Amino acid sequence: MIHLREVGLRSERGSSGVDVLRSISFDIPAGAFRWVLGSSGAGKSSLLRLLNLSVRPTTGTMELFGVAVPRARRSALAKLRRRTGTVFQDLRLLPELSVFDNVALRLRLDGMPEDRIELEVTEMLRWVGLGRKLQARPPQLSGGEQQRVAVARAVVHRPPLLLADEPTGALDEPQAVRLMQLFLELNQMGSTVLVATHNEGLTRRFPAAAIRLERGTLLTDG
Ligand SMILES: Nc1ncnc2c1ncn2[C@@H]1O[C@H](COP(=O)(O)OP(=O)(O)OP(=O)(O)O)[C@@H](O)[C@H]1O
Repeated sequence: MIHLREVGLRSERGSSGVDVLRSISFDIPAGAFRWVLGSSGAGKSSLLRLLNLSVRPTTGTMELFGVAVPRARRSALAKLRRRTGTVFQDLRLLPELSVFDNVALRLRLDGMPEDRIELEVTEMLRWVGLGRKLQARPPQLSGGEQQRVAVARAVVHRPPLLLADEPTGALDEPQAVRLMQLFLELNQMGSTVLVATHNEGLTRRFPAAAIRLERGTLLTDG
C-alpha cells in the first residue's frame, strides 16, 4: 500500500540544490511495521515528510493507499492526510491550547460529536500517563510529557498510517517501551506504522523489518 519507485527529493539550499533522497524504491504492505534507521542526516525525516505529504517527490513515483501522489487531486490528498498520523521530531504542539485541546483538534476537524471527543481524548491522554494534565498548556510540561501529548495527538483518530519521527527521544526507557506498545497495538489493529529512531535499545527489544538509509540512499528494505 506504500509504493515508491526511484523517488528523489531535492532541496534548494542557497543557490545550490541538495539531493536529500536519491532513487528510493520500496513497497510496504498495508498493516506492516517498519523501523526507519540511519545515522543523523541520512534522510529519515525527509522520507517521513514525503509520506505525510509535507513535500512532494522531485523525481519518481509514489503511491499511498492506491493514490498516485504526484498526480492526485487536492481532495484526494486531503483525504490521505486525514488517514495519516504524524509524530513530528519537533512536536509542533500549539502552545496556547490546553493538552486536551491539542489532542481534540483533529477529531473536531473531522466533525466528531463533542461528548465522544471528551471520552476518546481523556482515555488517550490517560493511556500516555497525562490524565492529570488535561488542562495544562504544553510550555508548562516537561520534554517527555510534551512528546507524549504529540503521540496522543497522532494516534487519537486511529490512523491507517502512523509516521513517528524519533518519538521516544525525550523519554526514559519504561516510557519508550510503553509508547512502542501503543504503536504495536495500533499496528495489530491494522495500521501501517513507520518509526524513525536512533534508539538501538528499542530496536533490539522490538525486532522488526527496517528501512535503512545512508546519505539519502536506501541500504536495505526488510
Ligand atoms: N529543507 C532542506 N533544505 C536543504 N537541506 C535539507 C533540507 N531538509 C533536509 N536537508 C538535508 O537533508 C539531509 C537529510 O536530513 P533529514 O532531516 O531527513 O535526516 P535525518 O536522517 O532525519 O537526521 P536526524 O536523525 O538527525 O533527524 C541532511 O543533510 C539535511 O541537512
